[in-house]
Amino acid sequence: MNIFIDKYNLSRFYEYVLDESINRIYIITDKIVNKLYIEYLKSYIDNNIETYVYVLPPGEENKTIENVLLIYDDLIQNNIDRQTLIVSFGGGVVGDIAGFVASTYKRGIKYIQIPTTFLSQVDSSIGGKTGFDYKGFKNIIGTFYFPERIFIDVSFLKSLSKREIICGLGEVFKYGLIADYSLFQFIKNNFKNIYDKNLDILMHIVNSSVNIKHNIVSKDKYDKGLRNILNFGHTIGHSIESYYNFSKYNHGEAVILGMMYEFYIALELSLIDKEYFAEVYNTLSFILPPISFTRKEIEDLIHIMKNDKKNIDNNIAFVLPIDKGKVDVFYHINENLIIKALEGDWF
Ligand SMILES: NC(=O)c1ccc[n+]([C@@H]2O[C@H](COP(=O)([O-])OP(=O)(O)OC[C@H]3O[C@@H](n4cnc5c(N)ncnc54)[C@H](O)[C@@H]3O)[C@@H](O)[C@H]2O)c1
Ligand SMILES: O=C(O)C(=O)C[C@@H](O)[C@H](O)[C@H](O)COP(=O)(O)O
Ligand SMILES: [Zn+2]
Repeated sequence: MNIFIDKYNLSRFYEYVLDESINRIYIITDKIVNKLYIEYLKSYIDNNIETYVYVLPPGEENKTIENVLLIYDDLIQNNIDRQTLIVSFGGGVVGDIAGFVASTYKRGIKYIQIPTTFLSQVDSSIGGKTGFDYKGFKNIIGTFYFPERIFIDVSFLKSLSKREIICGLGEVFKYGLIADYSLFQFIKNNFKNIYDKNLDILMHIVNSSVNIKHNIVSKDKYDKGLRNILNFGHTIGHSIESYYNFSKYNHGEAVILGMMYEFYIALELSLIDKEYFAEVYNTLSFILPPISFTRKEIEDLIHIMKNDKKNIDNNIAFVLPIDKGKVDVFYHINENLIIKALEGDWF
Protein backbone atom coordinates (compact mmCIF):
# COMPACT_ATOMS: atom_id res chain seq x y z
CA MET A 1 0.00 0.00 0.00
CA ASN A 2 1.39 3.49 -0.77
CA ILE A 3 0.02 4.89 2.50
CA PHE A 4 2.26 5.61 5.49
CA ILE A 5 0.84 6.47 8.92
CA ASP A 6 2.92 7.86 11.79
CA LYS A 7 2.92 10.58 14.43
CA TYR A 8 5.30 13.55 14.71
CA ASN A 9 7.20 12.12 11.79
CA LEU A 10 7.26 12.74 8.01
CA SER A 11 10.59 11.02 7.36
CA ARG A 12 8.96 8.64 4.85
CA PHE A 13 8.12 11.74 2.77
CA TYR A 14 11.77 12.86 2.98
CA GLU A 15 12.96 9.40 1.89
CA TYR A 16 10.48 9.33 -1.03
CA VAL A 17 11.78 12.67 -2.36
CA LEU A 18 15.36 11.38 -2.09
CA ASP A 19 14.60 7.97 -3.67
CA GLU A 20 12.77 9.60 -6.61
CA SER A 21 15.55 12.19 -7.11
CA ILE A 22 12.99 14.99 -7.00
CA ASN A 23 14.55 18.44 -7.34
CA ARG A 24 11.44 20.64 -7.59
CA ILE A 25 8.41 20.62 -5.31
CA TYR A 26 5.18 22.64 -5.67
CA ILE A 27 3.19 22.67 -2.40
CA ILE A 28 -0.53 23.47 -2.52
CA THR A 29 -1.90 24.32 0.92
CA ASP A 30 -4.33 26.73 2.54
CA LYS A 31 -3.88 29.79 4.73
CA ILE A 32 -4.52 28.04 8.06
CA VAL A 33 -2.30 25.02 7.39
CA ASN A 34 0.39 27.28 5.93
CA LYS A 35 0.49 29.35 9.09
CA LEU A 36 0.49 26.34 11.41
CA TYR A 37 2.71 23.82 9.66
CA ILE A 38 4.60 25.02 6.56
CA GLU A 39 7.91 25.30 8.45
CA TYR A 40 7.39 21.80 9.88
CA LEU A 41 6.88 20.44 6.36
CA LYS A 42 9.85 22.38 4.97
CA SER A 43 12.05 20.84 7.70
CA TYR A 44 11.67 17.60 5.71
CA ILE A 45 12.71 19.22 2.39
CA ASP A 46 16.44 19.70 1.65
CA ASN A 47 17.53 23.28 0.85
CA ASN A 48 18.81 22.26 -2.57
CA ILE A 49 15.27 21.38 -3.69
CA GLU A 50 13.50 24.24 -5.52
CA THR A 51 10.28 24.70 -3.51
CA TYR A 52 7.15 26.69 -4.35
CA VAL A 53 4.14 27.22 -2.06
CA TYR A 54 0.66 28.12 -3.31
CA VAL A 55 -1.72 29.19 -0.53
CA LEU A 56 -5.48 28.84 -1.05
CA PRO A 57 -8.09 30.60 1.05
CA PRO A 58 -9.52 27.94 3.41
CA GLY A 59 -12.94 26.31 3.36
CA GLU A 60 -15.46 24.61 1.05
CA GLU A 61 -16.55 27.91 -0.50
CA ASN A 62 -13.10 28.02 -2.12
CA LYS A 63 -13.34 24.61 -3.80
CA THR A 64 -13.99 26.39 -7.09
CA ILE A 65 -12.85 26.52 -10.70
CA GLU A 66 -11.68 30.08 -10.11
CA ASN A 67 -9.10 28.87 -7.60
CA VAL A 68 -8.08 26.03 -9.93
CA LEU A 69 -7.46 28.58 -12.72
CA LEU A 70 -5.39 30.77 -10.37
CA ILE A 71 -3.15 27.80 -9.58
CA TYR A 72 -2.76 27.05 -13.31
CA ASP A 73 -1.65 30.68 -13.79
CA ASP A 74 0.93 30.33 -11.01
CA LEU A 75 2.25 27.02 -12.38
CA ILE A 76 2.68 28.57 -15.84
CA GLN A 77 4.29 31.71 -14.43
CA ASN A 78 6.84 29.58 -12.56
CA ASN A 79 7.38 27.33 -15.58
CA ILE A 80 6.57 24.23 -13.55
CA ASP A 81 7.40 21.13 -15.60
CA ARG A 82 6.38 17.49 -15.54
CA GLN A 83 9.40 16.57 -13.38
CA THR A 84 7.98 18.67 -10.53
CA LEU A 85 6.22 16.92 -7.63
CA ILE A 86 2.95 18.50 -6.51
CA VAL A 87 2.43 18.16 -2.74
CA SER A 88 -1.12 18.51 -1.43
CA PHE A 89 -0.76 19.77 2.14
CA GLY A 90 -4.09 20.35 3.87
CA GLY A 91 -7.59 18.98 4.31
CA GLY A 92 -10.01 17.57 1.78
CA VAL A 93 -10.63 20.86 0.00
CA VAL A 94 -6.90 21.33 -0.65
CA GLY A 95 -6.58 17.65 -1.56
CA ASP A 96 -9.42 17.64 -4.10
CA ILE A 97 -8.22 20.82 -5.77
CA ALA A 98 -4.52 19.83 -5.74
CA GLY A 99 -5.40 16.40 -7.13
CA PHE A 100 -7.45 17.95 -9.94
CA VAL A 101 -4.66 20.40 -10.80
CA ALA A 102 -2.07 17.58 -10.79
CA SER A 103 -4.29 15.44 -13.03
CA THR A 104 -4.87 18.15 -15.64
CA TYR A 105 -1.86 20.48 -15.73
CA LYS A 106 0.30 19.47 -18.71
CA ARG A 107 -2.02 16.42 -18.95
CA GLY A 108 -0.91 15.20 -15.51
CA ILE A 109 2.08 15.44 -13.21
CA LYS A 110 2.94 13.33 -10.15
CA TYR A 111 1.50 14.33 -6.81
CA ILE A 112 1.40 13.14 -3.22
CA GLN A 113 -1.04 13.80 -0.39
CA ILE A 114 -0.08 14.94 3.12
CA PRO A 115 -3.54 15.24 4.76
CA THR A 116 -3.87 17.45 7.82
CA THR A 117 -7.52 17.07 8.93
CA PHE A 118 -9.19 14.03 10.51
CA LEU A 119 -11.53 13.74 7.51
CA SER A 120 -8.73 13.94 4.95
CA GLN A 121 -6.64 11.38 6.85
CA VAL A 122 -9.52 8.85 7.09
CA ASP A 123 -11.07 9.52 3.69
CA SER A 124 -10.30 12.24 1.12
CA SER A 125 -6.55 11.62 0.71
CA ILE A 126 -7.30 8.04 -0.31
CA GLY A 127 -9.00 6.77 -3.46
CA GLY A 128 -8.00 9.30 -6.10
CA LYS A 129 -11.24 11.30 -6.36
CA THR A 130 -10.38 14.91 -7.24
CA GLY A 131 -12.39 17.94 -8.30
CA PHE A 132 -14.46 20.94 -7.28
CA ASP A 133 -18.00 22.23 -6.84
CA TYR A 134 -19.64 24.04 -9.77
CA LYS A 135 -23.02 25.78 -10.33
CA GLY A 136 -24.12 24.65 -6.87
CA PHE A 137 -23.43 20.95 -7.48
CA LYS A 138 -20.98 19.10 -5.26
CA ASN A 139 -17.84 17.67 -6.92
CA ILE A 140 -19.58 17.81 -10.29
CA ILE A 141 -16.30 18.48 -12.11
CA GLY A 142 -13.39 16.15 -11.35
CA THR A 143 -11.13 13.23 -12.20
CA PHE A 144 -9.88 9.96 -10.80
CA TYR A 145 -6.16 10.55 -10.28
CA PHE A 146 -4.23 8.54 -7.70
CA PRO A 147 -1.44 10.06 -5.61
CA GLU A 148 1.96 8.35 -5.77
CA ARG A 149 2.08 8.21 -1.97
CA ILE A 150 0.02 9.34 1.03
CA PHE A 151 1.91 10.42 4.14
CA ILE A 152 -0.29 10.66 7.23
CA ASP A 153 1.03 12.30 10.42
CA VAL A 154 -1.72 12.14 13.05
CA SER A 155 -0.03 14.84 15.14
CA PHE A 156 -1.61 17.37 12.76
CA LEU A 157 -4.94 16.48 14.39
CA LYS A 158 -3.92 18.04 17.72
CA SER A 159 -4.74 21.53 16.39
CA LEU A 160 -8.17 20.68 14.99
CA SER A 161 -11.35 22.20 16.42
CA LYS A 162 -14.02 19.89 17.87
CA ARG A 163 -16.16 20.71 14.85
CA GLU A 164 -13.46 19.42 12.50
CA ILE A 165 -13.03 16.28 14.62
CA ILE A 166 -16.78 15.69 14.28
CA CYS A 167 -16.48 16.12 10.50
CA GLY A 168 -13.96 13.30 10.38
CA LEU A 169 -16.18 11.20 12.66
CA GLY A 170 -18.94 11.51 10.07
CA GLU A 171 -16.90 9.49 7.57
CA VAL A 172 -15.63 7.07 10.23
CA PHE A 173 -19.17 6.30 11.43
CA LYS A 174 -19.92 5.69 7.75
CA TYR A 175 -17.19 3.03 7.59
CA GLY A 176 -18.66 1.40 10.67
CA LEU A 177 -22.12 1.27 9.10
CA ILE A 178 -21.01 0.03 5.66
CA ALA A 179 -18.21 -2.41 6.55
CA ASP A 180 -17.27 -2.89 10.22
CA TYR A 181 -19.87 -2.31 12.92
CA SER A 182 -17.27 -2.82 15.67
CA LEU A 183 -15.66 0.45 14.48
CA PHE A 184 -18.99 2.25 15.01
CA GLN A 185 -19.12 0.84 18.53
CA PHE A 186 -15.45 1.72 19.17
CA ILE A 187 -16.18 5.36 18.34
CA LYS A 188 -19.26 5.35 20.58
CA ASN A 189 -17.12 4.04 23.47
CA ASN A 190 -14.25 6.49 22.93
CA PHE A 191 -15.83 9.91 22.44
CA LYS A 192 -13.82 11.45 25.30
CA ASN A 193 -10.49 10.05 24.03
CA ILE A 194 -11.31 11.29 20.52
CA TYR A 195 -12.33 14.80 21.58
CA ASP A 196 -9.23 14.92 23.83
CA LYS A 197 -7.23 14.00 20.68
CA ASN A 198 -5.58 10.96 22.21
CA LEU A 199 -3.18 10.20 19.34
CA ASP A 200 -3.04 6.45 20.01
CA ILE A 201 -6.83 6.24 19.75
CA LEU A 202 -6.86 8.48 16.66
CA MET A 203 -4.05 6.42 15.08
CA HIS A 204 -6.13 3.27 15.57
CA ILE A 205 -9.17 4.91 13.96
CA VAL A 206 -7.11 6.26 11.03
CA ASN A 207 -5.52 2.84 10.47
CA SER A 208 -8.89 1.07 10.52
CA SER A 209 -10.48 3.67 8.22
CA VAL A 210 -7.60 3.63 5.73
CA ASN A 211 -7.73 -0.16 5.52
CA ILE A 212 -11.49 -0.19 4.94
CA LYS A 213 -11.40 2.49 2.25
CA HIS A 214 -8.29 1.08 0.54
CA ASN A 215 -9.89 -2.38 0.45
CA ILE A 216 -13.10 -1.08 -1.18
CA VAL A 217 -11.32 1.21 -3.68
CA SER A 218 -8.91 -1.57 -4.71
CA LYS A 219 -11.96 -3.61 -5.87
CA ASP A 220 -13.66 -0.76 -7.78
CA LYS A 221 -11.17 2.07 -8.51
CA TYR A 222 -13.51 4.07 -10.76
CA ASP A 223 -16.72 3.87 -8.73
CA LYS A 224 -18.63 1.64 -11.14
CA GLY A 225 -20.50 -0.31 -8.45
CA LEU A 226 -19.13 -1.60 -5.15
CA ARG A 227 -17.40 1.69 -4.38
CA ASN A 228 -20.84 3.39 -4.29
CA ILE A 229 -21.13 2.15 -0.69
CA LEU A 230 -18.51 4.74 0.32
CA ASN A 231 -21.19 7.25 -0.68
CA PHE A 232 -23.59 6.20 2.10
CA GLY A 233 -25.19 9.35 3.57
CA HIS A 234 -23.96 11.42 0.63
CA THR A 235 -27.03 11.40 -1.64
CA ILE A 236 -28.91 13.50 0.92
CA GLY A 237 -25.75 14.89 2.56
CA HIS A 238 -24.43 16.47 -0.64
CA SER A 239 -27.86 17.95 -1.42
CA ILE A 240 -27.93 19.63 2.00
CA GLU A 241 -24.41 21.05 1.54
CA SER A 242 -25.36 22.38 -1.89
CA TYR A 243 -28.76 23.69 -0.77
CA TYR A 244 -27.06 25.95 1.79
CA ASN A 245 -24.44 26.91 -0.84
CA PHE A 246 -21.68 25.16 1.14
CA SER A 247 -22.01 27.73 3.93
CA LYS A 248 -24.03 26.10 6.73
CA TYR A 249 -22.90 22.49 7.07
CA ASN A 250 -19.38 21.19 6.54
CA HIS A 251 -19.11 18.00 4.51
CA GLY A 252 -18.68 15.64 7.45
CA GLU A 253 -21.68 17.19 9.23
CA ALA A 254 -23.85 16.84 6.12
CA VAL A 255 -22.87 13.16 5.90
CA ILE A 256 -24.00 12.62 9.51
CA LEU A 257 -27.35 14.22 8.65
CA GLY A 258 -27.64 12.26 5.41
CA MET A 259 -27.00 8.94 7.16
CA MET A 260 -29.85 9.62 9.63
CA TYR A 261 -32.43 10.36 6.92
CA GLU A 262 -31.26 7.35 4.91
CA PHE A 263 -31.51 5.15 7.99
CA TYR A 264 -35.12 6.31 8.43
CA ILE A 265 -35.89 5.44 4.80
CA ALA A 266 -34.42 1.96 5.38
CA LEU A 267 -36.56 1.52 8.52
CA GLU A 268 -39.71 2.52 6.61
CA LEU A 269 -38.80 -0.02 3.91
CA SER A 270 -38.31 -2.71 6.62
CA LEU A 271 -34.71 -3.18 5.46
CA ILE A 272 -33.57 -2.87 9.10
CA ASP A 273 -35.22 -3.40 12.51
CA LYS A 274 -36.19 -0.75 15.05
CA GLU A 275 -33.43 -1.72 17.48
CA TYR A 276 -30.66 -1.15 14.93
CA PHE A 277 -32.29 2.09 13.76
CA ALA A 278 -32.60 3.37 17.35
CA GLU A 279 -29.00 2.51 18.27
CA VAL A 280 -27.58 4.35 15.26
CA TYR A 281 -30.04 7.26 15.32
CA ASN A 282 -29.47 7.92 19.04
CA THR A 283 -25.68 7.99 18.51
CA LEU A 284 -25.68 10.24 15.44
CA SER A 285 -28.43 12.63 16.60
CA PHE A 286 -26.54 13.14 19.89
CA ILE A 287 -23.65 14.55 17.85
CA LEU A 288 -25.77 16.50 15.38
CA PRO A 289 -29.59 16.67 15.62
CA PRO A 290 -31.45 16.23 12.29
CA ILE A 291 -33.41 19.18 10.86
CA SER A 292 -36.88 19.40 9.29
CA PHE A 293 -37.36 20.83 5.79
CA THR A 294 -40.41 22.47 4.23
CA ARG A 295 -42.03 20.96 1.14
CA LYS A 296 -40.52 23.75 -1.02
CA GLU A 297 -37.04 23.14 0.41
CA ILE A 298 -37.44 19.41 -0.22
CA GLU A 299 -38.28 20.07 -3.87
CA ASP A 300 -34.95 21.90 -4.18
CA LEU A 301 -33.10 19.12 -2.34
CA ILE A 302 -34.57 16.45 -4.63
CA HIS A 303 -33.65 18.54 -7.70
CA ILE A 304 -30.04 18.53 -6.48
CA MET A 305 -30.15 14.75 -5.75
CA LYS A 306 -31.21 14.19 -9.38
CA ASN A 307 -27.68 15.25 -10.38
CA ASP A 308 -25.92 12.76 -8.12
CA LYS A 309 -23.10 10.98 -9.99
CA LYS A 310 -24.28 7.56 -8.74
CA ASN A 311 -27.67 7.89 -10.48
CA ILE A 312 -28.61 5.55 -13.34
CA ASP A 313 -31.16 6.57 -16.00
CA ASN A 314 -32.14 9.57 -13.85
CA ASN A 315 -33.10 7.29 -10.97
CA ILE A 316 -31.72 8.67 -7.72
CA ALA A 317 -29.29 6.19 -6.12
CA PHE A 318 -29.63 5.69 -2.37
CA VAL A 319 -27.13 3.66 -0.36
CA LEU A 320 -29.23 2.16 2.44
CA PRO A 321 -28.47 -0.07 5.45
CA ILE A 322 -29.65 -3.70 5.13
CA ASP A 323 -27.97 -5.14 8.24
CA LYS A 324 -25.46 -4.18 10.92
CA GLY A 325 -22.39 -2.89 9.09
CA LYS A 326 -23.90 -3.67 5.70
CA VAL A 327 -25.47 -1.47 3.01
CA ASP A 328 -26.71 -1.82 -0.56
CA VAL A 329 -27.66 0.54 -3.41
CA PHE A 330 -31.33 1.15 -4.28
CA TYR A 331 -32.71 3.16 -7.22
CA HIS A 332 -36.50 3.31 -7.00
CA ILE A 333 -37.22 4.94 -3.68
CA ASN A 334 -40.72 6.41 -3.69
CA GLU A 335 -40.44 10.22 -3.68
CA ASN A 336 -43.13 10.44 -0.98
CA LEU A 337 -40.86 8.47 1.35
CA ILE A 338 -37.96 10.86 0.65
CA ILE A 339 -40.31 13.77 1.43
CA LYS A 340 -41.49 12.08 4.64
CA ALA A 341 -37.91 11.50 5.76
CA LEU A 342 -36.92 15.13 5.17
CA GLU A 343 -40.10 16.68 6.64
CA GLY A 344 -38.92 15.02 9.83
CA ASP A 345 -42.17 14.24 11.69
CA TRP A 346 -40.37 11.08 12.87
CA PHE A 347 -37.93 12.88 15.19
N1 LIG B 1 -11.80 13.00 -2.63
C1 LIG B 1 -12.47 12.27 -1.74
O1 LIG B 1 -12.53 11.02 -1.79
C2 LIG B 1 -13.15 12.98 -0.61
C3 LIG B 1 -13.60 12.23 0.49
C4 LIG B 1 -14.24 12.92 1.54
C5 LIG B 1 -14.38 14.30 1.49
N2 LIG B 1 -13.90 14.97 0.40
C6 LIG B 1 -14.00 16.44 0.35
O2 LIG B 1 -13.20 16.96 1.42
C7 LIG B 1 -13.72 18.24 1.81
C8 LIG B 1 -13.82 18.29 3.31
O3 LIG B 1 -12.50 18.15 3.80
P1 LIG B 1 -12.12 18.65 5.29
O4 LIG B 1 -13.19 18.22 6.23
O5 LIG B 1 -10.74 18.28 5.52
O6 LIG B 1 -12.31 20.24 5.15
P2 LIG B 1 -11.27 21.40 4.80
O7 LIG B 1 -10.25 20.97 3.81
O8 LIG B 1 -12.13 22.59 4.47
O9 LIG B 1 -10.53 21.69 6.22
C9 LIG B 1 -11.34 22.13 7.29
C10 LIG B 1 -10.72 23.38 7.96
O10 LIG B 1 -9.63 22.95 8.80
C11 LIG B 1 -8.45 23.72 8.51
N3 LIG B 1 -7.33 22.83 8.81
C12 LIG B 1 -6.75 21.91 8.01
N4 LIG B 1 -5.82 21.20 8.68
C13 LIG B 1 -5.81 21.71 9.96
C14 LIG B 1 -5.08 21.40 11.14
N5 LIG B 1 -4.20 20.40 11.16
N6 LIG B 1 -5.33 22.13 12.26
C15 LIG B 1 -6.24 23.13 12.24
N7 LIG B 1 -6.98 23.46 11.16
C16 LIG B 1 -6.76 22.75 10.04
C17 LIG B 1 -8.59 24.14 7.09
O11 LIG B 1 -7.83 25.30 6.83
C18 LIG B 1 -10.10 24.39 7.00
O12 LIG B 1 -10.39 25.71 7.47
C19 LIG B 1 -15.06 18.39 1.09
O13 LIG B 1 -14.93 19.25 -0.01
C20 LIG B 1 -15.38 16.99 0.61
O14 LIG B 1 -16.16 17.00 -0.57
C21 LIG B 1 -13.30 14.36 -0.64
O1 LIG C 1 -14.21 7.78 -2.23
C1 LIG C 1 -15.44 7.63 -2.48
O2 LIG C 1 -15.89 6.93 -3.40
C2 LIG C 1 -16.43 8.34 -1.64
O3 LIG C 1 -17.63 8.34 -1.94
C3 LIG C 1 -15.90 9.06 -0.43
C4 LIG C 1 -16.81 10.19 0.04
O4 LIG C 1 -16.68 10.29 1.46
C5 LIG C 1 -16.40 11.54 -0.54
O5 LIG C 1 -17.17 12.59 0.03
C6 LIG C 1 -16.40 11.62 -2.07
O6 LIG C 1 -15.79 12.81 -2.49
C7 LIG C 1 -17.83 11.67 -2.60
O7 LIG C 1 -17.75 11.25 -3.92
P1 LIG C 1 -18.75 11.82 -5.04
O8 LIG C 1 -18.43 10.92 -6.21
O9 LIG C 1 -20.14 11.67 -4.50
O10 LIG C 1 -18.40 13.26 -5.27
ZN1 LIG D 1 -17.62 12.16 2.07
